[in-house]
Amino acid sequence: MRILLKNANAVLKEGTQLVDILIENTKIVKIDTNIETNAERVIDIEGQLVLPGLIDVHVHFRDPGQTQKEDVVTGSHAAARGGYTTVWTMPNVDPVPDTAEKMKKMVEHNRSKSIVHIEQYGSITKKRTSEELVDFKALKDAGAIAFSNDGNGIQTAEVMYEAMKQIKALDLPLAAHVEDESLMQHGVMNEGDTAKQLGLPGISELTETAQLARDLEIARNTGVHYHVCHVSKARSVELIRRAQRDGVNVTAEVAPHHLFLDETMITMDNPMMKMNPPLRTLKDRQALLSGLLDGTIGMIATDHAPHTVEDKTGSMKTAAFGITGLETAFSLLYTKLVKSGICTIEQLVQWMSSQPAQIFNIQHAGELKSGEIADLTVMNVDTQYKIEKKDFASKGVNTPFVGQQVYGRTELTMVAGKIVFQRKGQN
Ligand SMILES: NC(=O)N[C@@H](CC(=O)O)C(=O)O
Ligand SMILES: [Zn+2]
Ligand SMILES: [Zn+2]
Repeated sequence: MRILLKNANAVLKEGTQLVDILIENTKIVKIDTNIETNAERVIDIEGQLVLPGLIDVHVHFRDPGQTQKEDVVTGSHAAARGGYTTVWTMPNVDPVPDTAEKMKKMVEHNRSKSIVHIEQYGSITKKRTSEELVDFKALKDAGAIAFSNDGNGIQTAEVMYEAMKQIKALDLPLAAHVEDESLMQHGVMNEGDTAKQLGLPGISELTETAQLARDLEIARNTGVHYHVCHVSKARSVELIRRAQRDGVNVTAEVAPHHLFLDETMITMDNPMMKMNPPLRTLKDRQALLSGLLDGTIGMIATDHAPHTVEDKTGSMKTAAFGITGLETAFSLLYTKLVKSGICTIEQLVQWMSSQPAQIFNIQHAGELKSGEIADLTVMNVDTQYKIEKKDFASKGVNTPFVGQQVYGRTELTMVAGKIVFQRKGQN
C-alpha cells in the first residue's frame, strides 16, 4: 500500500517545510517537494501541519480491573484522536503487573487491542505497596519497558535504593510518582489560602519535594535513569535543575493541567479540579513553563486519568484524583503556548514527540524522516473548535477543559502506515 500526502506543512528536524510525504506499507519512503508517483491513495493535506506522531509516556488505561473507566480499545482510540501514536501505560491496574506472568498477559492484551503503539510499565513493588520488590529482570523479559509505582510514592529509602540499583543494572528507566504519604494528611488540593477558604484539607509542597530530594540523592548514588512524573512545584524544578547540573541522570515531565491551571481557579468544591499532584500556584506554573523552556523538563505527558462520572461527582473530599488528557493536550498546548507566541511549533513537537522518544530510547519515533516508521499526525491549527464531552473517544469525560475554545484539532493519525483516525469529511 502506498499513500501520498500532498502539501503537508511538515515539522521536520531542519524546520517546518511544505512537502509531500510518501508512505509505503509501514514506512515513510520519501519526503520531498512535489513527489510525482502513483499511489493507491493520495490525500491533499492542503497546507495543514504534519507532525511526528505524539508520544505520551504517562497514561492510565484501567485495563484490567476498572474497565468501566477505560479499556485499551477506548484508551487507544482516545490517543489516536488526540494525535498520539505511542503511549506507555501505568501499572496501577488490578491485578498489578508485578510478576512475569501478569506482565506477559497485559502486554499481549495491550498489543491485541490497541490501535496505537503501546508499552507497559512494570510495578516496582508487589501490589505497589512499598514493601517487596518485584523480580525486575523477569518483568523486563516479559516486556516491561520501564518501572513505576505511579499512583503512589515509594515510602522508604531502603526500598527505593534497592529498586534503583537493580533497575540500573537492567538499564531501564524508573519513573517516580513522588509523594511522601506521611506528609499527605488526607489532603485533596494544594495547601494554602484557597484550601483554607474552601475548608478543604491541603497537600503541602513537602509531600513532593521532600521525597524528590531523597530520590535525587539515591539516583546520584546508583546512577539509575530517574524520571520524575508530573512535576508540580517550582521547588521541584529547582531541585531537578541542580541535580542535572551535578550530573545526576534525572529527567522530568509536566502535565498540561499543571501548566495552565492553578489553585486560584478552584472557586468552589469542584472534583474536576482534583488531581494528584494538585493544582498549585501561579508561581509554580510559571516555574514549570521556565523548566520546559530551559530544558530542565524534557517532555509533556498527559497523565490521562479517566474516571466514571460517579467517581468525579460530589465533594473533592471523596472524589477520585485525576483528569483525562489525551484528547485535549495538543489543542491546549498549541493554543496557549504556540498561538500565543510563548514557544514555537518545533519546540512543542520536541516536548510531545522527539524528546520523549530520545529520553526513553523509543526507536524509530519522534522524527518525520525517510526510512522511519510512518507514525504521524495531521493537525488543523486554523479552525477554532470547542472541547465537548460528546466528542471524546475516551470513556472518561472528567476534565475541567470542557467548553474551552481551542485550535489544533487532529485531522488524521497514522500508526506504522495505517490510518487509525480520520476526521469525517477528510478525503
Ligand atoms: N494523577 C492522578 O490524579 N491520578 C492517577 C494516579 C497518578 O498519576 O498518580 C490515576 O490513576 O487516577
Ligand atoms: Zn502519579
Ligand atoms: Zn499517573
